[in-house]
Amino acid sequence: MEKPNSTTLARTKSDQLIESMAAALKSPQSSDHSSGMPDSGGGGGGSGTLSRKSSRRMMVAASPGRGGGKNTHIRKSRSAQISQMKFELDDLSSGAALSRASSASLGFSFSFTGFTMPPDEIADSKPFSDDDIPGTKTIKFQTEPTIPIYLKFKDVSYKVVMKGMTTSHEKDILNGISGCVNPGEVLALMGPSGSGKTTLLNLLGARICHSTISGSITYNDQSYSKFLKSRIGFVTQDDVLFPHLTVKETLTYAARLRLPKTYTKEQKEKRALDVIYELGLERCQDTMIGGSFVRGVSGGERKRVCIGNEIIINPSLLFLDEPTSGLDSTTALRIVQMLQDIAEAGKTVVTTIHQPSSRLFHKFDKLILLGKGSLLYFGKASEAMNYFQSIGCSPLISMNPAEFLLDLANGNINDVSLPSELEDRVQMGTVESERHSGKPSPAVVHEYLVEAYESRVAETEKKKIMAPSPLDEEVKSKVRSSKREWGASWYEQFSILFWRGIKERKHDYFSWLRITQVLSTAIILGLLWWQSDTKNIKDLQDQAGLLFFIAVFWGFFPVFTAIFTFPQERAMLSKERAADMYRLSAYFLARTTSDLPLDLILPVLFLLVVYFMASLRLSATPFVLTILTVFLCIVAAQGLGLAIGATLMDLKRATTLASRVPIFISWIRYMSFNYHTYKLLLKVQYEHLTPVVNGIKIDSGLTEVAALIAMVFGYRFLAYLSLRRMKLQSGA
Ligand SMILES: Nc1ncnc2c1ncn2[C@@H]1O[C@H](COP(=O)(O)OP(=O)(O)OP(=O)(O)O)[C@@H](O)[C@H]1O
Repeated sequence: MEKPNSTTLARTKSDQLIESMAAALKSPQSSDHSSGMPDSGGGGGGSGTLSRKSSRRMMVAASPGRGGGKNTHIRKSRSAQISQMKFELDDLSSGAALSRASSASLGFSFSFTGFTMPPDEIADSKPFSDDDIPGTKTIKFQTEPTIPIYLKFKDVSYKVVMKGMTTSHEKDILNGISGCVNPGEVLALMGPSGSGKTTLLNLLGARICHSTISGSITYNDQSYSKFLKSRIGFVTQDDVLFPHLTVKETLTYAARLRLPKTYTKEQKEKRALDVIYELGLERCQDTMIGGSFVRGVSGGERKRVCIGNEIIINPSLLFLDEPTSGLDSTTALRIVQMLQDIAEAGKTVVTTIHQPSSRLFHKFDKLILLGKGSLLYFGKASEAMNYFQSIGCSPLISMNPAEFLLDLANGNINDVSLPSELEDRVQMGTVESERHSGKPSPAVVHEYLVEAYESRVAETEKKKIMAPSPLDEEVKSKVRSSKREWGASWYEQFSILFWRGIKERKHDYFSWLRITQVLSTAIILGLLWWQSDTKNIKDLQDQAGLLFFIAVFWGFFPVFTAIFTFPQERAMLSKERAADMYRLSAYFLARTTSDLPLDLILPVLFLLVVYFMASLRLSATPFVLTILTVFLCIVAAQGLGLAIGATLMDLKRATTLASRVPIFISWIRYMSFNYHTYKLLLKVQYEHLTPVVNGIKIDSGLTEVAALIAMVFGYRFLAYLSLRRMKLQSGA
């Protein structure tokens, strides 16, 4: 890239980290590496004067008032480098980095102390409260050394196949995007809506694995491995949270599942409290998250919970998709400030951002500007304006830089000077221009910007990206490892997911709608068969009709609910599995068993009403056997619903199919649980009266029980296989 005055450029934070480490430790290996760092792409080589942030940090470290006098306080840059060189995975819990850093703007002072604030103190301190005035509060972040990650991507392209009714064609989403971001830096992805920011973020975070992706994406010069799953935090654009859990429950479950096994349960819970404090969520910690049907925390608080869910693991690499959208400018500023702090603790941060204010814009270290899936700029955010000026595009009026860049990326050149090259082409009539204004059309402007970047900057940047990361082989080989590290044992995962499931869904099960539906059906049946008897064959046949209805009702009802189980949790499952929070088998078993206790309460209520109103066989054994038969039917029916849901994994298709399930099941009646349940109910009620009812022979019942048990496990196994298939398809 052409950079005016390149020798005096402020260096990137990662360079400062490396150099300060080299100075602190006087490590020849470290200084060798730092000198090999690329400039804007891979970091700034050369020995320019210390940047504002770096010098300020040194002042902070030296200031006794800010802890500089304590031996235990190590500067963050030093801790980041120590972790880089001597990273020990098992030390995560013990190596609290004590460091201090000062923010570059707003006069914020941030303290990285690694200690945990007692819960009673938490209530009194509100560092992130919506009522706070920026610049007046101290935010504390708990941070330990993590493996530093240099993220590089070169010529990344991505296409999707668009299938029409008869034909299909390929659509280019991203075209040859290159860039890099180092530990200690925040990279912002900017561009108009639909320019490919989210797609690029998903590719970088390995959330999309597809054969139509080309180019290379490396982490410490290594390709993606399973090891990274638990080192990456990914905040999605849509808030994927359970609506009925409180803020505290959400973060506690995340901590218990995601933090390494070296943490005790109490330490994990404490960590959740720390994050609540750090994000200023203490006032709403006992409020439900909420969703479409339940009122919960505010949008900004929800976003902070999503961020908390990810920073709780102290990730090396943090991706965020529009973390500030929908938030007021002060809250947005605080969130970006927080990202800067996270980066300053040696983490690598990549975020998409829609239209940042100029205050926000200046907080980013690097910037990628996308337009229609192509790269219009990659480099230091502070140099973006200079670059566009150098290619002849500068604002004619004073403007927020982000607004100017987005206008350009959209091809809107009102209030922007026209490059002479483009003006000549318009005058010569070689390019399309807008009839009324005589200015080049947006498509022409876009083409010009892409060409300018390609011809003037791209190659130089790519060379810088290709330079090896300044890390020793030991650290690099960690990333190569395909060993997964679970935060909890299989049993713990199962137990946490089981209780989380119960907490989340108890509201659904005890909804008045469901209870009324079941009880009103029971009462109507009870009235229709009021005190029925079995004195003659006609009465017996009539009562058998009630048993048939019970078998069908409890055969269909659970299918309808179970069919939505997995499609409803698809987003959560993908997100949590991509972060290696738990094994699929633990989730599957917890999810399918946590519904059971609640599922079995309603049929007991139902049978209590119907059984005695209709006066079925009145003694303890038949009553208990009837309940057990209905239970078996329900569990088998749920299995079918789960299998269908897991196969579709799509709410819309599941809804369509749910409306057709009754027809489908009635076709295979003789193979289905309804028929077997009916036969078992006949056996329980009439075995002592007659060997044949309504043409059905009442035999031992063992075949029916065996068939139902086979269905319970068979359908569930099918559901599990379908979920695994989904996991493979998404690449999670
Ligand atoms: N799987 C897909 N199938 C079809 N089109 C897709 C697919 N994924 C992305 N696209 C298209 O690619 C383009 C870029 O999408 P992307 O979501 O990355 O944009 P964005 O810059 O993040 O937009 P926004 O700021 O509105 O979120 C859009 O036009 C989108 O419709």
